[in-house]
Amino acid sequence: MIDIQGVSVRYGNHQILDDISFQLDDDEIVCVLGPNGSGKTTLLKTILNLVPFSGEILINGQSVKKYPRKTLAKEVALLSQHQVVQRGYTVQDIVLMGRFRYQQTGLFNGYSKVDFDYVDTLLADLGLWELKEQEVVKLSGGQKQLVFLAKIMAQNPRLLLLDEPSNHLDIKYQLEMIAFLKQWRDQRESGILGVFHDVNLALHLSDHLLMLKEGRILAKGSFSEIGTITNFQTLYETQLVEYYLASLEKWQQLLK
Ligand SMILES: Nc1ncnc2c1ncn2[C@@H]1O[C@H](COP(=O)(O)OP(=O)(O)OP(=O)(O)O)[C@@H](O)[C@H]1O
Repeated sequence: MIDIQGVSVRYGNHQILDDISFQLDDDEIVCVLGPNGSGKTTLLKTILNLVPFSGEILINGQSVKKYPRKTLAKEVALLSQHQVVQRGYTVQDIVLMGRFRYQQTGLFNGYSKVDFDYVDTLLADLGLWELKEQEVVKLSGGQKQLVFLAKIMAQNPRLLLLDEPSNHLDIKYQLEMIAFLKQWRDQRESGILGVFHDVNLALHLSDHLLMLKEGRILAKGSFSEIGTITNFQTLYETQLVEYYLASLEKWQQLLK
């Protein structure tokens, strides 16, 4: 369980997160919605202790600031928006890197059969099997996105932090990814905190939504609790939201 208590982040004089508090259960999926620059990415980075913050973040009762890096990587993994990969690495190479946290301390002696089997299963489940030996720099944006998702899943963390994971994915892959993430949660009871600009996908995936505006929580709850026109209009500062929500309802009916 993640317990975020009064977390604030500043960059210079700029307040990016302001007194954020919420909890995320081990098997809960929360999707964060908010306009550009509202602090969504910063929130994910802060949970991994990559950004200086005030307040407290407890992971299974222990402060994130006290976790050794390697132990933290078994608890929480982040899929960033921007991934850089050098030439020469195959899909299998990149996903195997997610298993690094499971190697014995000291000199790295290579991956075990357990690691290779773990990666093979992930590649098959994510539809990447055919690409296993391909060089990652030569893949499409969507294929790369799935490879990096597989890499963080190879860490076998108890919480996935996903920063706009549906970027670059076509509709088929988006729906398959959502189904895969739900299956992942159901089988492993791992929580997911995902940032989405696509409200429709966020609704489809999440148990709860967290609306973030100017670094503060505007609302948190299920769509039926907080998905009001007023909240969406306040969040995105547009009157057109009424039409958008009407089209969302049609999508939700189709996806049922
Ligand atoms: N390293 C940094 N130094 C200074 N300011 C930063 C830094 N990183 C982010 N910011 C600022 O913090 C604010 C929040 O950024 P953040 O990336 O968290 O927003 P976001 O909600 O994820 O945005 P988007 O939807 O556009 O990805 C922005 O004003 C951004 O300019």
